[in-house]
Amino acid sequence: MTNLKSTNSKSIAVLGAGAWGTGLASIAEANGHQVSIWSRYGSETLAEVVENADAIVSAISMKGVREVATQLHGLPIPPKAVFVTVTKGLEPETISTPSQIWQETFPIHAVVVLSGPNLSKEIEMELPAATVVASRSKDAAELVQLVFSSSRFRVYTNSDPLGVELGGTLKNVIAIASGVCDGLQLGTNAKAALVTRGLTEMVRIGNFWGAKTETFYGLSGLGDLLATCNSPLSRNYQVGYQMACGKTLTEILTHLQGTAEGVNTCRVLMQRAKQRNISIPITEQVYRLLEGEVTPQQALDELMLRDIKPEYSY
Ligand SMILES: NC(=O)C1=CN([C@@H]2O[C@H](COP(=O)(O)OP(=O)(O)OC[C@H]3O[C@@H](n4cnc5c(N)ncnc54)[C@H](OP(=O)(O)O)[C@@H]3O)[C@@H](O)[C@H]2O)C=CC1
Ligand SMILES: O=C(CO)COP(=O)(O)O
Repeated sequence: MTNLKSTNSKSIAVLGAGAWGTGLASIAEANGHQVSIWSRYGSETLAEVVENADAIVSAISMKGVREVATQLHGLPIPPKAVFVTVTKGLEPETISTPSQIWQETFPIHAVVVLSGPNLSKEIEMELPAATVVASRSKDAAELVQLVFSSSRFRVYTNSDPLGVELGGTLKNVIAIASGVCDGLQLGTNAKAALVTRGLTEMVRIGNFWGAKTETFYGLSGLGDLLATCNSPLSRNYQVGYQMACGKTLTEILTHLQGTAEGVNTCRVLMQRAKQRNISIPITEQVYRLLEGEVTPQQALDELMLRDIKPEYSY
Protein backbone atom coordinates (compact mmCIF):
# COMPACT_ATOMS: atom_id res chain seq x y z
CA MET A 1 0.00 0.00 0.00
CA THR A 2 1.28 3.51 -0.74
CA ASN A 3 0.53 6.43 1.51
CA LEU A 4 -0.97 9.18 -0.70
CA LYS A 5 0.15 12.30 1.14
CA SER A 6 3.10 12.28 3.43
CA THR A 7 2.23 13.30 6.98
CA ASN A 8 4.50 13.25 10.01
CA SER A 9 4.59 9.90 11.66
CA LYS A 10 1.89 9.87 14.34
CA SER A 11 1.53 7.79 17.44
CA ILE A 12 -1.63 5.69 17.13
CA ALA A 13 -3.14 3.63 19.94
CA VAL A 14 -5.65 1.01 18.78
CA LEU A 15 -7.92 -0.39 21.49
CA GLY A 16 -9.23 -3.87 20.67
CA ALA A 17 -7.27 -6.58 18.90
CA GLY A 18 -10.29 -7.98 17.05
CA ALA A 19 -10.78 -8.19 13.29
CA TRP A 20 -11.27 -4.48 12.64
CA GLY A 21 -8.80 -3.19 15.24
CA THR A 22 -5.98 -5.23 13.71
CA GLY A 23 -7.10 -4.28 10.18
CA LEU A 24 -6.95 -0.56 10.94
CA ALA A 25 -3.66 -0.99 12.79
CA SER A 26 -2.15 -2.57 9.64
CA ILE A 27 -3.30 0.34 7.46
CA ALA A 28 -1.83 2.94 9.82
CA GLU A 29 1.39 0.97 10.20
CA ALA A 30 1.79 0.61 6.42
CA ASN A 31 1.46 4.42 6.27
CA GLY A 32 4.50 4.77 8.53
CA HIS A 33 2.80 5.53 11.84
CA GLN A 34 3.84 4.19 15.24
CA VAL A 35 1.02 1.84 16.19
CA SER A 36 0.36 0.08 19.50
CA ILE A 37 -2.58 -2.26 19.96
CA TRP A 38 -4.22 -2.80 23.34
CA SER A 39 -6.17 -5.90 24.21
CA ARG A 40 -7.43 -6.79 27.69
CA TYR A 41 -5.43 -10.03 27.41
CA GLY A 42 -2.24 -8.35 26.16
CA SER A 43 0.91 -7.52 28.11
CA GLU A 44 0.82 -3.72 27.68
CA THR A 45 -1.37 -1.65 29.97
CA LEU A 46 -3.89 0.89 28.72
CA ALA A 47 -1.77 3.65 30.29
CA GLU A 48 1.32 2.55 28.34
CA VAL A 49 -0.55 2.32 25.03
CA VAL A 50 -2.22 5.74 25.18
CA GLU A 51 0.77 7.62 26.56
CA ASN A 52 1.76 10.22 23.91
CA ALA A 53 -0.96 9.06 21.50
CA ASP A 54 -2.00 11.47 18.74
CA ALA A 55 -5.03 9.30 18.02
CA ILE A 56 -6.78 6.68 20.18
CA VAL A 57 -8.79 4.35 17.95
CA SER A 58 -11.54 2.39 19.69
CA ALA A 59 -12.32 -0.86 17.87
CA ILE A 60 -14.01 -2.36 20.92
CA SER A 61 -17.34 -4.08 20.33
CA MET A 62 -20.34 -2.24 21.79
CA LYS A 63 -20.61 -4.29 24.96
CA GLY A 64 -17.15 -3.18 26.10
CA VAL A 65 -17.09 0.50 25.07
CA ARG A 66 -18.36 2.08 28.32
CA GLU A 67 -16.08 -0.13 30.43
CA VAL A 68 -12.96 0.76 28.43
CA ALA A 69 -13.87 4.47 28.26
CA THR A 70 -14.28 4.46 32.06
CA GLN A 71 -10.91 2.75 32.55
CA LEU A 72 -9.26 5.34 30.32
CA HIS A 73 -10.96 8.21 32.11
CA GLY A 74 -8.66 7.93 35.11
CA LEU A 75 -5.49 8.00 33.00
CA PRO A 76 -3.43 10.98 31.82
CA ILE A 77 -4.56 11.31 28.18
CA PRO A 78 -2.53 13.75 26.06
CA PRO A 79 -4.74 16.84 25.46
CA LYS A 80 -3.84 16.74 21.73
CA ALA A 81 -5.17 13.16 21.38
CA VAL A 82 -8.11 12.63 19.05
CA PHE A 83 -10.52 9.77 19.82
CA VAL A 84 -11.57 7.72 16.81
CA THR A 85 -14.51 5.34 17.20
CA VAL A 86 -15.21 2.56 14.70
CA THR A 87 -17.79 0.60 16.74
CA LYS A 88 -21.14 0.06 15.00
CA GLY A 89 -23.60 -0.37 17.87
CA LEU A 90 -25.89 1.23 20.46
CA GLU A 91 -25.71 1.06 24.25
CA PRO A 92 -28.88 -0.68 25.54
CA GLU A 93 -29.20 1.21 28.85
CA THR A 94 -28.77 4.74 27.47
CA ILE A 95 -29.39 4.26 23.72
CA SER A 96 -26.14 6.23 23.28
CA THR A 97 -23.96 5.80 20.23
CA PRO A 98 -20.28 4.94 20.87
CA SER A 99 -19.13 8.46 19.89
CA GLN A 100 -21.58 9.93 22.42
CA ILE A 101 -20.01 7.76 25.12
CA TRP A 102 -16.50 8.87 24.14
CA GLN A 103 -17.48 12.54 23.95
CA GLU A 104 -19.32 12.42 27.28
CA THR A 105 -16.30 10.77 28.93
CA PHE A 106 -13.75 13.10 27.30
CA PRO A 107 -15.57 16.41 26.73
CA ILE A 108 -12.50 18.45 25.81
CA HIS A 109 -11.09 15.97 23.27
CA ALA A 110 -12.13 15.79 19.63
CA VAL A 111 -14.04 12.65 18.65
CA VAL A 112 -14.04 11.27 15.09
CA VAL A 113 -16.32 8.53 13.74
CA LEU A 114 -14.78 6.23 11.11
CA SER A 115 -17.37 4.16 9.23
CA GLY A 116 -18.00 2.81 5.75
CA PRO A 117 -18.26 -0.36 3.65
CA ASN A 118 -15.19 -1.99 5.19
CA LEU A 119 -15.45 -5.75 5.50
CA SER A 120 -12.23 -6.42 7.39
CA LYS A 121 -11.41 -9.67 5.54
CA GLU A 122 -11.27 -7.74 2.23
CA ILE A 123 -9.14 -4.99 3.77
CA GLU A 124 -6.79 -7.67 5.08
CA MET A 125 -6.42 -8.90 1.47
CA GLU A 126 -5.52 -5.30 0.47
CA LEU A 127 -8.53 -5.04 -1.82
CA PRO A 128 -9.50 -1.40 -2.50
CA ALA A 129 -12.07 0.24 -0.21
CA ALA A 130 -13.33 3.65 0.83
CA THR A 131 -14.53 5.01 4.15
CA VAL A 132 -15.69 8.18 5.90
CA VAL A 133 -14.25 10.07 8.87
CA ALA A 134 -16.72 12.46 10.46
CA SER A 135 -16.36 14.93 13.28
CA ARG A 136 -17.56 18.25 14.57
CA SER A 137 -13.86 19.19 14.42
CA LYS A 138 -12.70 19.58 10.81
CA ASP A 139 -9.03 19.50 11.91
CA ALA A 140 -9.52 16.23 13.78
CA ALA A 141 -11.30 14.60 10.81
CA GLU A 142 -8.52 15.73 8.47
CA LEU A 143 -5.83 14.36 10.77
CA VAL A 144 -7.52 10.95 10.83
CA GLN A 145 -8.03 11.12 7.05
CA LEU A 146 -4.25 11.55 6.60
CA VAL A 147 -3.41 8.77 9.03
CA PHE A 148 -5.44 6.15 7.14
CA SER A 149 -5.46 7.31 3.48
CA SER A 150 -3.56 5.08 1.08
CA SER A 151 -3.73 3.77 -2.47
CA ARG A 152 -5.92 0.93 -1.16
CA PHE A 153 -8.00 2.87 1.36
CA ARG A 154 -9.70 6.09 0.24
CA VAL A 155 -10.88 8.22 3.15
CA TYR A 156 -13.46 11.01 2.83
CA THR A 157 -14.24 13.59 5.51
CA ASN A 158 -17.81 14.40 6.56
CA SER A 159 -19.31 16.89 9.04
CA ASP A 160 -22.27 14.74 10.21
CA PRO A 161 -20.72 12.29 12.73
CA LEU A 162 -24.11 11.17 14.03
CA GLY A 163 -25.38 10.32 10.53
CA VAL A 164 -22.16 8.48 9.65
CA GLU A 165 -22.24 6.51 12.89
CA LEU A 166 -25.95 5.63 12.60
CA GLY A 167 -25.54 4.52 8.98
CA GLY A 168 -22.98 1.90 10.02
CA THR A 169 -25.07 0.85 13.00
CA LEU A 170 -28.56 0.66 11.51
CA LYS A 171 -27.53 -1.22 8.37
CA ASN A 172 -26.56 -4.23 10.49
CA VAL A 173 -30.24 -4.97 11.18
CA ILE A 174 -31.09 -4.77 7.48
CA ALA A 175 -28.09 -7.05 6.80
CA ILE A 176 -29.66 -9.69 9.06
CA ALA A 177 -32.90 -9.36 7.06
CA SER A 178 -30.91 -9.64 3.80
CA GLY A 179 -29.29 -12.84 5.00
CA VAL A 180 -32.78 -14.22 5.64
CA CYS A 181 -33.86 -13.10 2.16
CA ASP A 182 -30.94 -14.96 0.53
CA GLY A 183 -31.28 -17.97 2.82
CA LEU A 184 -34.93 -18.33 1.76
CA GLN A 185 -33.85 -17.84 -1.90
CA LEU A 186 -36.39 -15.07 -2.44
CA GLY A 187 -34.64 -13.69 -5.52
CA THR A 188 -33.13 -10.42 -6.72
CA ASN A 189 -36.37 -8.42 -6.84
CA ALA A 190 -37.08 -9.19 -3.19
CA LYS A 191 -33.54 -8.28 -2.18
CA ALA A 192 -33.67 -4.96 -4.05
CA ALA A 193 -36.99 -4.12 -2.39
CA LEU A 194 -35.69 -5.07 1.05
CA VAL A 195 -32.48 -3.05 0.80
CA THR A 196 -34.27 0.00 -0.63
CA ARG A 197 -37.03 -0.06 1.99
CA GLY A 198 -34.35 -0.76 4.59
CA LEU A 199 -32.62 2.46 3.60
CA THR A 200 -35.93 4.34 3.96
CA GLU A 201 -36.24 2.90 7.46
CA MET A 202 -32.65 3.95 8.30
CA VAL A 203 -33.33 7.51 7.13
CA ARG A 204 -36.54 7.66 9.18
CA ILE A 205 -34.79 6.54 12.37
CA GLY A 206 -31.76 8.75 11.64
CA ASN A 207 -33.95 11.83 11.16
CA PHE A 208 -35.60 11.26 14.54
CA TRP A 209 -32.12 11.12 16.06
CA GLY A 210 -31.10 14.38 14.34
CA ALA A 211 -28.88 12.98 11.55
CA LYS A 212 -28.91 14.44 8.03
CA THR A 213 -30.82 12.56 5.33
CA GLU A 214 -28.09 12.94 2.69
CA THR A 215 -25.52 11.23 4.90
CA PHE A 216 -27.49 7.97 4.57
CA TYR A 217 -27.09 8.12 0.77
CA GLY A 218 -23.30 8.17 1.10
CA LEU A 219 -20.64 5.55 1.79
CA SER A 220 -21.47 5.14 5.47
CA GLY A 221 -25.17 4.56 4.75
CA LEU A 222 -26.06 3.14 1.35
CA GLY A 223 -22.43 2.10 0.75
CA ASP A 224 -22.20 0.00 3.89
CA LEU A 225 -25.75 -1.29 3.38
CA LEU A 226 -24.82 -2.66 -0.06
CA ALA A 227 -21.60 -4.24 1.20
CA THR A 228 -23.08 -5.88 4.25
CA CYS A 229 -26.37 -6.99 2.68
CA ASN A 230 -24.58 -8.73 -0.19
CA SER A 231 -21.60 -10.39 1.43
CA PRO A 232 -21.34 -13.73 3.21
CA LEU A 233 -18.30 -12.17 4.93
CA SER A 234 -20.70 -10.08 7.02
CA ARG A 235 -21.44 -11.62 10.41
CA ASN A 236 -24.84 -9.91 10.52
CA TYR A 237 -25.77 -11.30 7.11
CA GLN A 238 -24.63 -14.73 8.34
CA VAL A 239 -26.99 -14.54 11.34
CA GLY A 240 -29.98 -14.01 9.04
CA TYR A 241 -28.83 -16.51 6.42
CA GLN A 242 -28.30 -19.29 8.93
CA MET A 243 -31.61 -18.59 10.70
CA ALA A 244 -33.34 -18.96 7.34
CA CYS A 245 -31.57 -22.30 6.99
CA GLY A 246 -33.12 -23.48 10.26
CA LYS A 247 -30.41 -22.81 12.87
CA THR A 248 -31.25 -21.18 16.20
CA LEU A 249 -29.77 -17.82 17.16
CA THR A 250 -27.92 -19.43 20.05
CA GLU A 251 -26.33 -22.03 17.76
CA ILE A 252 -25.29 -19.36 15.29
CA LEU A 253 -23.79 -16.98 17.84
CA THR A 254 -21.90 -19.82 19.51
CA HIS A 255 -20.02 -20.55 16.29
CA LEU A 256 -19.83 -17.05 14.77
CA GLN A 257 -16.33 -15.58 14.52
CA GLY A 258 -16.47 -12.08 16.00
CA THR A 259 -19.35 -9.77 16.79
CA ALA A 260 -22.74 -9.40 15.04
CA GLU A 261 -23.76 -6.03 16.49
CA GLY A 262 -27.12 -6.04 14.66
CA VAL A 263 -28.61 -8.50 17.17
CA ASN A 264 -28.23 -6.05 20.05
CA THR A 265 -28.92 -2.99 17.87
CA CYS A 266 -32.24 -4.46 16.77
CA ARG A 267 -33.39 -4.80 20.39
CA VAL A 268 -32.31 -1.25 21.26
CA LEU A 269 -34.06 0.14 18.17
CA MET A 270 -37.32 -1.58 19.07
CA GLN A 271 -37.18 0.03 22.50
CA ARG A 272 -36.51 3.48 20.99
CA ALA A 273 -39.13 3.11 18.25
CA LYS A 274 -41.82 2.15 20.79
CA GLN A 275 -40.98 5.16 23.00
CA ARG A 276 -41.06 7.55 20.04
CA ASN A 277 -43.74 5.84 17.93
CA ILE A 278 -41.45 5.41 14.90
CA SER A 279 -42.52 2.96 12.23
CA ILE A 280 -39.74 0.39 11.66
CA PRO A 281 -41.47 -2.62 10.09
CA ILE A 282 -38.35 -4.45 8.84
CA THR A 283 -36.53 -4.02 12.15
CA GLU A 284 -39.66 -5.20 13.97
CA GLN A 285 -39.79 -8.44 11.98
CA VAL A 286 -36.04 -9.01 12.49
CA TYR A 287 -36.62 -8.48 16.22
CA ARG A 288 -39.51 -10.96 16.32
CA LEU A 289 -37.42 -13.49 14.40
CA LEU A 290 -34.45 -13.12 16.75
CA GLU A 291 -36.79 -13.47 19.75
CA GLY A 292 -38.25 -16.67 18.28
CA GLU A 293 -41.73 -15.15 17.91
CA VAL A 294 -41.98 -15.76 14.15
CA THR A 295 -40.38 -18.02 11.56
CA PRO A 296 -38.50 -16.44 8.61
CA GLN A 297 -41.48 -17.24 6.35
CA GLN A 298 -43.95 -15.64 8.78
CA ALA A 299 -41.76 -12.52 9.01
CA LEU A 300 -41.81 -12.28 5.21
CA ASP A 301 -45.60 -12.69 5.06
CA GLU A 302 -46.07 -10.00 7.74
CA LEU A 303 -43.98 -7.55 5.68
CA MET A 304 -45.70 -8.32 2.38
CA LEU A 305 -49.22 -8.07 3.81
CA ARG A 306 -48.87 -4.74 5.63
CA ASP A 307 -51.39 -2.01 4.81
CA ILE A 308 -50.79 -0.55 1.36
CA LYS A 309 -49.41 3.00 1.45
CA PRO A 310 -47.53 5.71 -0.51
CA GLU A 311 -43.80 5.06 -1.10
CA TYR A 312 -42.67 8.17 0.80
CA SER A 313 -43.97 8.99 4.27
CA TYR A 314 -40.95 9.89 6.38
N1 LIG B 1 -14.94 -6.66 11.23
C1 LIG B 1 -15.39 -5.76 10.39
O1 LIG B 1 -15.43 -6.00 9.17
C2 LIG B 1 -15.83 -4.42 10.88
C3 LIG B 1 -16.25 -4.22 12.18
N2 LIG B 1 -16.71 -3.00 12.58
C4 LIG B 1 -17.16 -2.76 13.95
O2 LIG B 1 -16.03 -2.73 14.80
C5 LIG B 1 -16.36 -3.26 16.09
C6 LIG B 1 -15.41 -4.39 16.40
O3 LIG B 1 -15.62 -5.38 15.42
P1 LIG B 1 -14.63 -6.61 15.20
O4 LIG B 1 -13.22 -6.19 15.37
O5 LIG B 1 -15.02 -7.25 13.95
O6 LIG B 1 -15.09 -7.51 16.43
P2 LIG B 1 -14.31 -8.63 17.17
O7 LIG B 1 -15.34 -9.43 17.86
O8 LIG B 1 -13.34 -9.28 16.25
O9 LIG B 1 -13.46 -7.79 18.26
C7 LIG B 1 -14.09 -7.09 19.29
C8 LIG B 1 -13.03 -6.44 20.12
O10 LIG B 1 -13.67 -5.80 21.23
C9 LIG B 1 -12.96 -6.15 22.40
N3 LIG B 1 -13.82 -6.12 23.59
C10 LIG B 1 -15.10 -6.51 23.69
N4 LIG B 1 -15.54 -6.31 24.95
C11 LIG B 1 -14.51 -5.77 25.64
C12 LIG B 1 -14.33 -5.34 26.98
N5 LIG B 1 -15.32 -5.42 27.87
N6 LIG B 1 -13.13 -4.84 27.34
C13 LIG B 1 -12.15 -4.76 26.46
N7 LIG B 1 -12.24 -5.16 25.17
C14 LIG B 1 -13.42 -5.66 24.77
C15 LIG B 1 -12.43 -7.54 22.13
O11 LIG B 1 -11.37 -7.73 22.97
P3 LIG B 1 -10.70 -9.15 23.23
O12 LIG B 1 -9.96 -9.45 21.98
O13 LIG B 1 -9.82 -8.83 24.39
O14 LIG B 1 -11.83 -10.10 23.51
C16 LIG B 1 -12.02 -7.40 20.67
O15 LIG B 1 -10.74 -6.82 20.57
C17 LIG B 1 -17.83 -3.71 16.00
O16 LIG B 1 -18.65 -2.71 16.55
C18 LIG B 1 -18.07 -3.86 14.50
O17 LIG B 1 -19.43 -3.63 14.15
C19 LIG B 1 -16.71 -1.95 11.74
C20 LIG B 1 -16.28 -2.09 10.44
C21 LIG B 1 -15.80 -3.33 9.91
O1 LIG C 1 -19.58 -3.30 9.18
C1 LIG C 1 -19.04 -4.12 8.48
C2 LIG C 1 -18.58 -3.83 7.12
O2 LIG C 1 -18.63 -2.47 6.84
C3 LIG C 1 -18.85 -5.49 8.99
O3 LIG C 1 -20.06 -6.14 8.96
P1 LIG C 1 -20.35 -7.35 9.96
O4 LIG C 1 -20.17 -6.77 11.34
O5 LIG C 1 -21.75 -7.74 9.65
O6 LIG C 1 -19.36 -8.42 9.66
